[in-house]
Amino acid sequence: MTDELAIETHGLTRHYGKVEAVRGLSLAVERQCITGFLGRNGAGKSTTIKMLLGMIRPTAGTGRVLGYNIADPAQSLQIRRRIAYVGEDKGLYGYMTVAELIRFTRSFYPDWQPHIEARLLKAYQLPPGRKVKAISKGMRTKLALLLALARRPELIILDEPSEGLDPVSIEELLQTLQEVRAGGTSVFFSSHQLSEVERITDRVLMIDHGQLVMNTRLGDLLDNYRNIVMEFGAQAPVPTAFALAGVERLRIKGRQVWVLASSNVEGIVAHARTLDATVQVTPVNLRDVFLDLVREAP
Ligand SMILES: Nc1ncnc2c1ncn2[C@@H]1O[C@H](COP(=O)(O)OP(=O)(O)OP(=O)(O)O)[C@@H](O)[C@H]1O
Repeated sequence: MTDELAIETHGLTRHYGKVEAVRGLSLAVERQCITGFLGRNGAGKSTTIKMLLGMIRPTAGTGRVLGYNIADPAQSLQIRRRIAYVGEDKGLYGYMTVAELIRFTRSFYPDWQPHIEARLLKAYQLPPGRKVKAISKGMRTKLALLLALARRPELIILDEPSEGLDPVSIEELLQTLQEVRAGGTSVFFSSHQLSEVERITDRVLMIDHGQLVMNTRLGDLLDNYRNIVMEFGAQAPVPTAFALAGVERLRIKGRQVWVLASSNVEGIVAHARTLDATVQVTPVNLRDVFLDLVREAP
């Protein structure tokens, strides 16, 4: 393993009784990139994040965050010191005012970024004098994001950061994530908002039923993934006829065959033509690929 990577896991697994929440997940998340972590409800995203943070122990497998071993309590403490995390439970001191909590948090971090604090305080319209316990849920999320982003951590992990935010605040968040990435922070965030992910991520990881189903640079996905629809004169050939490199998903219905290809598009098309099919190739977006990879076959 190497600490060149922000996050690295090998065979990471977590069971809750009989539920296999995460199954043999091997990830490599580069530094100074924005990585989107996608999957359906219950796919295992939060469980993975909690294991990375040392909040729960893996049933099997290993992992490192910024080079620190997630299973070692002392190293896990270092992880929590060096990264920022915003999850479902914001863990904010309710009895402090917004301004007090910002001052308090700032005192722990020498690399605090006053310009990010000032910008987000204004953009998020946080009321400095109000007690944290008296601000709305969306505002608590914004405050937690401000505290995380202004610290300028080496890595920031966000579990559905835009959930509950209004559209203006989401814009601010996306802009700030790009800004902190430019400043050298690695960003790893789970989201259901594919349009947001498509706008800012460098790399996309997708999991389904606890297993990795895609790990690619977004640019490569848009450049290389294609839908290939083949139409045959009679009943389409059997699935084994399409066991070719680059075929990620295959569906056959009557005379039609539909393929999601990650590479080797020319080879797949040439093969289809040798079988006398008419072929149509179309580009895909992140939404198409997500639906194709995680939706149960009809
Ligand atoms: N504490 C727990 N006890 C038992 N089962 C759990 C627990 N936490 C999660 N699970 C189960 O593990 C699986 C993965 O859940 P997880 O919360 O990691 O998914 P997720 O991808 O974050 O989902 P969502 O998008 O809905 O937040 C689900 O089947 C869930 O019901």
